[in-house]
Amino acid sequence: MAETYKFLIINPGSTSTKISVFENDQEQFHTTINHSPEEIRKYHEIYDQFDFRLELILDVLKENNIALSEFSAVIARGGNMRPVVGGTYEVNDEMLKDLKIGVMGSHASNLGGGLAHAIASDLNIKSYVVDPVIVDELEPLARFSGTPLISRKSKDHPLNQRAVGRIAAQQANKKYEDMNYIIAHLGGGISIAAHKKGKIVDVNNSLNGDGPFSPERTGGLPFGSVIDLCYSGEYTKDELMKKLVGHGGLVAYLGTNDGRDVTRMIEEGNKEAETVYHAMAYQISKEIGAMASVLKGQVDGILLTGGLAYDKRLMGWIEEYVSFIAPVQIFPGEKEMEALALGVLRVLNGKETIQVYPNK
Ligand SMILES: Nc1ncnc2c1ncn2[C@@H]1O[C@H](COP(=O)(O)OP(=O)(O)OP(=O)(O)O)[C@@H](O)[C@H]1O
Ligand SMILES: CCCC(=O)O
Repeated sequence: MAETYKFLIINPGSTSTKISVFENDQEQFHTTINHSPEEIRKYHEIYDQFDFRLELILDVLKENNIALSEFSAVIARGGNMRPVVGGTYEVNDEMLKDLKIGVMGSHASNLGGGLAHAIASDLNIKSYVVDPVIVDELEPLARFSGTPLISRKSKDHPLNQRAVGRIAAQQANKKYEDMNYIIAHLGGGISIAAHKKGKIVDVNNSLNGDGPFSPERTGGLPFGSVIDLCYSGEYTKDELMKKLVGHGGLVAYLGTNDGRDVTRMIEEGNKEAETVYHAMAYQISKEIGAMASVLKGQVDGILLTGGLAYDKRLMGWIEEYVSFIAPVQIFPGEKEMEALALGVLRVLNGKETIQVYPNK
């Protein structure tokens, strides 16, 4: 009989900490703790939030009578460590060091590996991350930016994108590794990737100014105007960064990062809200079109996922623009907690090889 594993799963986001308990692939407990901007603003660096988040996780387990001793492993969303191929990684010292300094930038997910390791090492069990945000499987041509000073980087939502790719393939009685998909994660940040036979061969960098605008970010901008803003003397580097990532996109145009607010505005007759939302659908569709070229038109499906995929109006606009390319399927929300459990389960059941985060 197959062994039963119990996993503690931690997903630190910029505005929340999600916690789940899984027995094999079955979720037994889930909670999302939301963090207000005031609460988060107290901490200057991401890692300054470490003790605060650790305490919250331990308190939640205690309040719900979940004994730490029951766990077989602790699993977390992986952050901005050095670029790696996709898969399941055991947390090691080198990874911890890189996540702590944020070698590839700052993001709440950088806390995941450290939190999982802190809890697991006290229990003498292993800790893992799966498909971290920094998974880099770009093909050589996708790395060109147009200047040797800048190489295009892969920072996106591989965990949820792959989870959805696997579900779509399973529904078609196929293997994800045999399919060509364009997968769009439509959340606070938006990433749109070409998945070619199981590899993410091209994707917009959703964190640092590439691709469509999103609820909180500007996406790609004309560089001449950006340089003018940088030298205008009106903004510090931090202020400008916040304007582009965090306070860009829907926040800048409409004052909200919530798709549900935008829908309300449109239903109340706000024409500007409708135009801005449509413009976001237009930019998302253009990026999907670009990824269809990357796959040379050999596209088995276009998969739309993330929180915004709940929005029927937005999905309708995108479908109008892109359904000529391939069938569109919608997977609202995210499957990240399940994807973390399944990633480790595949390794423990011998279906996939564990990846090792290398020393520098
Ligand atoms: N029912 C809905 N209708 C419209 N928009 C929605 C709905 N539910 C969630 N959203 C929107 O989805 C977005 C958040 O999506 P999601 O939860 O996938 O992102 P996140 O986890 O906050 O960020 P990221 O995915 O970039 O890490 C927000 O703009 C939110 O308002
Ligand atoms: C770091 C990439 C994920 C995001 O866009 O938030």
